Amino acid sequence: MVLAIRISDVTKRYGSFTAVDRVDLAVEQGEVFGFLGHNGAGKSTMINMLLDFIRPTSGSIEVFGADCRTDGVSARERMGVLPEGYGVYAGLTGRQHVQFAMDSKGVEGDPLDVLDRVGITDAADRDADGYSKGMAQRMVFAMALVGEPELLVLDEPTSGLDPAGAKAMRETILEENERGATVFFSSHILEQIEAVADRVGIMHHGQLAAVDTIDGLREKAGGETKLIVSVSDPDESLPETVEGIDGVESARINDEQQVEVTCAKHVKMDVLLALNGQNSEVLDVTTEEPSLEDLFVEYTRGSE
Ligand SMILES: Nc1ncnc2c1ncn2[C@@H]1O[C@H](COP(=O)(O)OP(=O)(O)OP(=O)(O)O)[C@@H](O)[C@H]1O
Repeated sequence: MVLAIRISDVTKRYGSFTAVDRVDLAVEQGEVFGFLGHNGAGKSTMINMLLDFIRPTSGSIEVFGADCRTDGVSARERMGVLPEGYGVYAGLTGRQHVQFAMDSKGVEGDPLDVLDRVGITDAADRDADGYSKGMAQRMVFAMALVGEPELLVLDEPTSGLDPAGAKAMRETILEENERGATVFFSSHILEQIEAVADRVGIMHHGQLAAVDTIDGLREKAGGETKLIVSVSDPDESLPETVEGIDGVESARINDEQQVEVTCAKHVKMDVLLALNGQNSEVLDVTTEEPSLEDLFVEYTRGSE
C-alpha cells in the first residue's frame, strides 16, 4: 500500500540555524500519528513543509505518493488541514467559512452539519472575527473536516480548547480515523497524544528522537514497571530481600506501608515470590506503567 506520508532525509535551515535535522518518517494509511515535542522542537516547521507552505533545504516529502513540492495540488486535495496561526476572515461568519471550504473542495451539503460536529452551531451566523480562540479553532477544524479527507494534518489541534472541547476534538479524531482517515497531529500536550495516537514521534531540537507505539516506547525506555505490593507484615528488611534480584532497580516501604518496587517487567513474579516467601504474605498488587510524560522526559533528557 502507498504510504500516507513519506518524509525522506528532510532538513530545514534558517541561515546557520537548523530547525529540522535529517528527519525520516513513514506514516501508514489509517494510522493516527502523534507528533510530540517541546516548544521550538521543529513540529510546525515539519508540518509546514508537509503542506508546502515552506520548502525544505534538502530532502523530500510525499503525501500518498505525490511529491509535496512538484505535485502539491494533488497532495492537498486529499488533505484536511488545521495549520498553526490560521487566519480568520473578518466579515465572514462561521457558516460562510465552512461554505467556502465546501466550495473550494467541490463538496455539496449543509455547513451546519459540520459546525455541529465541532459544537459551534449556535455561533454559525456570527462574524468569525469575534470568535474566541477556542471557537475559531473549532471552526477551522470544521473546515478541515469538509469532504471527508483521506489525511487530516492538525497542528496543535487542542490548543485554546477547554477540557470538554479537547475531549470532543479527540473523539472526532477517532471518528475520522474509524471512517478510514489517516491523522497526523502535533502537540506538546502528552495526554492528548497518548489518548488517541497509534504511534508517536518525538521531535527534539529538530531531530526525530524516537518513533514507536506508546507500548514500544515504554519497552525501549527500559521496560520498567512499578509494583506496589501490600503485604501482611511490612518489615523494613523486605526491600533488601528483593533488591538482590537481578532486574530490580529499587525497592522501599512507602508511606502507606506498602512495598514499592521498580523493576524490569520480566522479574515481576520473582519479586512477588520473594515477598511472599518471607515472614509476610502478599495481600494485593497493583502495577504502574511509566506515563508518556516519563518517556518523553527520558528521551529528551540530558540534551537540553
Ligand atoms: N522563519 C524562521 N526563521 C528563523 N527561525 C525559525 C523560523 N521558523 C521557525 N524557526 C525556528 O525553528 C525552530 C522550530 O520552530 P517550530 O515552530 O517548528 O517549533 P514547534 O515544535 O512547532 O514549537 P511550538 O510547540 O512552540 O509551536 C524554533 O527554534 C524557531 O525559532
